[in-house]
Amino acid sequence: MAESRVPRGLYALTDTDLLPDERIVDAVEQALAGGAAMIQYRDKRPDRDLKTRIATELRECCHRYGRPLLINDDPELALRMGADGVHLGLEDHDPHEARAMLGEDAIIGVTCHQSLERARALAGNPADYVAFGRFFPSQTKAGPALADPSLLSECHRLGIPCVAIGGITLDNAGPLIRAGADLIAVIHGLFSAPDIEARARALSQLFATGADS
Ligand SMILES: Cc1ncc(COP(=O)(O)OP(=O)(O)O)c(N)n1
Ligand SMILES: Cc1nc(C(=O)O)sc1CCOP(=O)(O)O
Ligand SMILES: [Mg+2]
Repeated sequence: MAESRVPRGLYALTDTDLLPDERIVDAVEQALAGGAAMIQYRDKRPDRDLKTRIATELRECCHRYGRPLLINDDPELALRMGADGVHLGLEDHDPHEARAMLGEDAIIGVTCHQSLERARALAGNPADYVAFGRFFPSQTKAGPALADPSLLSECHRLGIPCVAIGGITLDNAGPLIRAGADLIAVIHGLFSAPDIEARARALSQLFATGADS
């Protein structure tokens, strides 16, 4: 596989219920200190100015650690505050349009749920990574867990980084990494921890140890 601008490891997604505005930057900094490879700012609220301010602070924090910050759903916000990319689901902006807006250097990730066909159609152009899920019931986003780890091994043949998401914890992440996940995207299993830095370190370590433990 050609060198990717998408790192391997823990992909930490923020959440407005778990992380109030006054805590979010500190919590993300703890995740980065523990080794998080990439951060996604996920905020469904409509307040544009507030989100621009928070996203700008997160970008500065991520860049101090040399890690990319992606914005969920909103390429305009990503463009406005100079994020490293966006994550787009099926109901979001067209990823080809996002590529045209953000340029070749941006990281564009797409949700594929259980669809290898969608992953094949978008891999490489315009998507830099494809995300499958949910693998387990999620406390953050309700819905059936329909994704099977075999998707991750199949995805490897596409030559593009693949992300696993949905209900991932320290206890259940190992088989997903062994099946081929390049990143595990985690909200509750990370940001509900009493010590976020230690949890990020333990989740990141799974990639180094081959997820045997
Ligand atoms: C890495 C990653 N994978 C999947 C999603 C989900 O995107 P989407 O289906 O658009 O749902 P929302 O997150 O917008 O509620 C994601 N955000 N990140
Ligand atoms: C944002 C999101 N997307 C999903 C999908 O299946 O596409 S699952 C999910 C929530 C992930 O949070 P947690 O780690 O707390 O389960
Ligand atoms: Mg979305």
